[in-house]
Amino acid sequence: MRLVERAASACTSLSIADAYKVIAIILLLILVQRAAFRSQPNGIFPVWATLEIGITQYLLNERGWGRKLLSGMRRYGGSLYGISSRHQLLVNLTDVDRVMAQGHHTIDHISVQYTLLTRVFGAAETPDFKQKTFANTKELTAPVEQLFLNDAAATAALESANIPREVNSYVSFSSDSQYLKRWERSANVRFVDGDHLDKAAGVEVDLHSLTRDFGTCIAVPLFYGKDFLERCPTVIDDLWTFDNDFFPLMMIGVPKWAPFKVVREGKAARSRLHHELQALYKRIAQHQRGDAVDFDADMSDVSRAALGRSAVYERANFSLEQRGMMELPIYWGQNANTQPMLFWLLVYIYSSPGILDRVRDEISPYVELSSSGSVEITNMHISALTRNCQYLKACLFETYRLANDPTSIRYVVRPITIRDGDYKHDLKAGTFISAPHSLVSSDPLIFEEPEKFVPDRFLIPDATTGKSVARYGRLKPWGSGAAMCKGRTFAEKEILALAAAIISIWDMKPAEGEWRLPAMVPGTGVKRPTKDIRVVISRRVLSSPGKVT
Ligand code: HEM
Repeated sequence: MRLVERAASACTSLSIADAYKVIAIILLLILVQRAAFRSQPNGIFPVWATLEIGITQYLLNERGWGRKLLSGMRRYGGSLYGISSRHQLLVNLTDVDRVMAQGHHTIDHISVQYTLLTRVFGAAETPDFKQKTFANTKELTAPVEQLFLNDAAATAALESANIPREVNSYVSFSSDSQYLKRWERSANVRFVDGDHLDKAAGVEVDLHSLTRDFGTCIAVPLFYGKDFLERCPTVIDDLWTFDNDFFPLMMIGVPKWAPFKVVREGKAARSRLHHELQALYKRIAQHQRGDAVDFDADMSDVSRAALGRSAVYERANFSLEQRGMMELPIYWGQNANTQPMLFWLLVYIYSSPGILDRVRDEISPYVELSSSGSVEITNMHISALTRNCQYLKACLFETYRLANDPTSIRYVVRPITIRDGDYKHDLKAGTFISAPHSLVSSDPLIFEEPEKFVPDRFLIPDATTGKSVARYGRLKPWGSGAAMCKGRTFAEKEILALAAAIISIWDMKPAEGEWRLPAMVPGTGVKRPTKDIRVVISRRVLSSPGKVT
C-alpha cells in the first residue's frame, strides 16, 4: 500500500483515462514488487523484470505523469529506476560503459544468456547442460567473434556472397511461382505491367518480407554453408514464426503450454529449427572427423566460425540435441535484428525527400553499373564503400536510433558501487542491472526533433581532415561493455552493402501512391513494423546512354 500512497501524489490533474492507466500500472508494479520479494537470487533473470523494463521505458518515454509516478515509487534516486533490490534500471547513466565494462567475476552476462536459452530458445534445463553452458560460453563465442567482429573476415565473407549477382534478382519478374527466388516466396508478389507504372514494368511486393528473407538468404550460407539453406526448406519461415510473436510471449513468461495458436505454432517452429541445427552440427562433426557425411552433403563452404563452434561442442561433449539448442540463439542473433534493420534503412532512404539521390551519388564510385541496357552491377568495392560512404552510414545510424531498442542486462556477482553525479549507489550481489539504451535515442535534449529522420545529425567534422564523418555520439545500438554485440562489424557491413546494391539498381514506389510508414512494435532489439508496406519495385532506367537516372 505504501507504494500506492507514494504514487498517488503523482496522479493529480490527470484525465480519467490516464487515471485508469495509472491504477493499472500501479497494480502491475505491486505484483512485480511482490514477485521480487518472493523470488530467490539464483542468477535467473526474473520474468517480472522484463515487464519492469517495458513499463519503465514506456512511462519514461511519455515524459509526463509516468516519470513522476516512477520517481515516486523507485528504490534509489539519480539515474537508477526500479522498485526492488533485485533489479535496477540504469537510465541515461553517464558512466554506463564503465559499469558494464567490469569483468565477468563482478558483473556477468552468461546468467542472462542462460535464462534466454532455457526460457525463450527452448533448451532443456538440466544440471549437465547448465554446467556445460557456463563452462564453455566464452570458448563458443570466440569463433563467432573471429568471423563477425573482424573487419577483414567480415568483408571477405560478404565478397564471397556475390551480392552483384544476387541483387539482380531481388525481384525476379517471374510470373510463375515455381521460378520465384526463395526470398520472394513470402512477399506476396504481383506482377505489374508497364502501363500501370509510367511504362516501366514492376513487381508489387511486401517490402518487409522480401527484404528480410533476401538478407537472410545472403547471410546464412556465409556462416553455415549453402547446403544448409538448400536442404532445409523451412528454416527461414520458421525463424520468423519463432521470432515474431512467440519470442516476446516467452520473454514475458507465457507458459509454453498456453492454449494459443501463436504459442503452438511458435513452439513447433522452434522444434524444427532445433532439429535442423542439430542435424547440421552432426554433419559438420562428421566432416571434421573425416567420416561419411549424411546425404553426402557439401560441407566445403561451412565457415570457420561454425567449424570452430563444432570443435568446442565435441571437446566439451555436448550431445547433438544440446548443440541444436545452443545454436538457435546464434542463428537467430545473426538475422533477427540485421534483416529488419535493412528493411527500415531502405524505407527511410526511399521515402524521405532528397535522400535517395544523395545516397546514390555518394555510393556511385563503389558500385559500378553497366552503362547500357538493363542496369546491372558489374563490380562492387565493399571495403571502400563501407569505409568511405559516411552519409550512407549516417542514414544507418539514424535508422538505428529510430528503429532499435537495445538493452544490456547483467547479473551482479560481487557487490558494486555505481557513481552517479551526486549519488553513490551500493548494489549487492544477486541484483540484476539493465540499461535500456533507446531512452537516449528518443530524448529531445540529446536529439532535437527525435521523431524525424535526420541523418546529418550524425555527421561530425573530423578534427584533422575537416571532412564529415559519421559518429555514433550517445547512440548505443550494440549494447555496452564486454558483452556488447559480437556480430556488429559484419551486421553493419552487410546492411550497408545490401542497401547500396539494392539502391543502385532498383526504384521503389509505394503501391498506395504515397509513403505511409507503419507503426513499430517495440521489443528487445530492432522493432518490427505492425504491418508490411506494399511497394512496386522496378529496374532503374537509363535516361540517356551511360546516364542512370
Ligand atoms: C543490426 C544488427 C544487430 C543488432 C542491432 C544487434 C544488437 C545486439 C545487442 C543490443 C546485443 C546485447 C549487447 C549487450 O548486452 O550489451 C547483442 C548481443 C549479441 N549479438 Fe548482436 N546485433 C546485431 C547483429 C548480430 C549479428 C549479425 C550477430 C552474429 C552472429 C550477432 C551476435 C550477437 C551475440 C553473439 C551477442 C551476445 C554477446 C555476448 O553476450 O557476449 N548480432 N546484439
